[in-house]
Amino acid sequence: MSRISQPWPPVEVEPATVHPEAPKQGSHLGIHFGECFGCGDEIEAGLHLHSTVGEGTTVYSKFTVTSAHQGAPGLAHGGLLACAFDEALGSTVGNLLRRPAVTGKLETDFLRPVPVGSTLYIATKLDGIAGRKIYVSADGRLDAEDGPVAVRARALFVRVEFEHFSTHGDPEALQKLAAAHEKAKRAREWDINP
Ligand SMILES: CCCCC/C=C\C/C=C\C/C=C\C/C=C\CCCC(=O)SCCNC(=O)CCNC(=O)[C@H](O)C(C)(C)COP(=O)(O)OP(=O)(O)OC[C@H]1O[C@@H](n2cnc3c(N)ncnc32)[C@H](O)[C@@H]1OP(=O)(O)O
Repeated sequence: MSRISQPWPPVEVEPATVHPEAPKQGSHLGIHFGECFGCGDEIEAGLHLHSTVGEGTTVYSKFTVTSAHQGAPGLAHGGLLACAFDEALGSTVGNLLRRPAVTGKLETDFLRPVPVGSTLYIATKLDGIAGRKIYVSADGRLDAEDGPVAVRARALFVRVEFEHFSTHGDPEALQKLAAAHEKAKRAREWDINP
């Protein structure tokens, strides 16, 4: 059985266009929410994934597997690896397109075991857009940007309105988050234009 069973993207797409206000190539992408398991700094056992904008529609992320991420002794849990890709792919979509979107479908191929202590280098790119559907994929390489590919992922994100989060999530936490982002934005503008 072939590992890749479907053509990708599975439908006709338009090329993804990076939002004019998206962070530029070389920018480090901040934490979008301190309690996010993928990137947050308030979750000790979290993945603490860090991302940087690459060329075109590419984002580079990395995270180091700790003993909190084990499935088999000494090896990363596959679900945790899928989480890392959800984060890397979602961060690419959110930051480059600057429109809210959620994961509709996430597919992973686990090609090599990922030991505790190793660092996964994830290169993500936007593959195209069809209406509200955003197709995005990534390769995760072991211990170096040009290391062997250990995990591959492909995902469909679906664009949503902000109400998706206030209706289904925690509106109070959302307001706090929006206020913190606004404060950080004002501080950045002050730095740039004193
Ligand atoms: C100033 C602006 C700033 C904007 C933001 C800027 C910056 C943000 C920055 C950074 C963000 C950073 C990081 C994000 C990091 C991590 C991300 C983690 C993401 C997640 O972890 S998020 C949690 C898991 N996620 C969910 O919790 C979703 C639950 N789910 C739903 O909420 C609904 O299910 C929904 C909304 C997906 C769709 O529902 P819906 O009713 O709105 O739309 P509908 O069903 O019509 O789907 C529309 C079209 O997508 C197709 N479609 C849908 N699902 C499909 C599937 N599975 N397979 C194949 N096709 C599918 C349909 O077939 C149709 O296609 P078509 O249009 O061709 O008919």
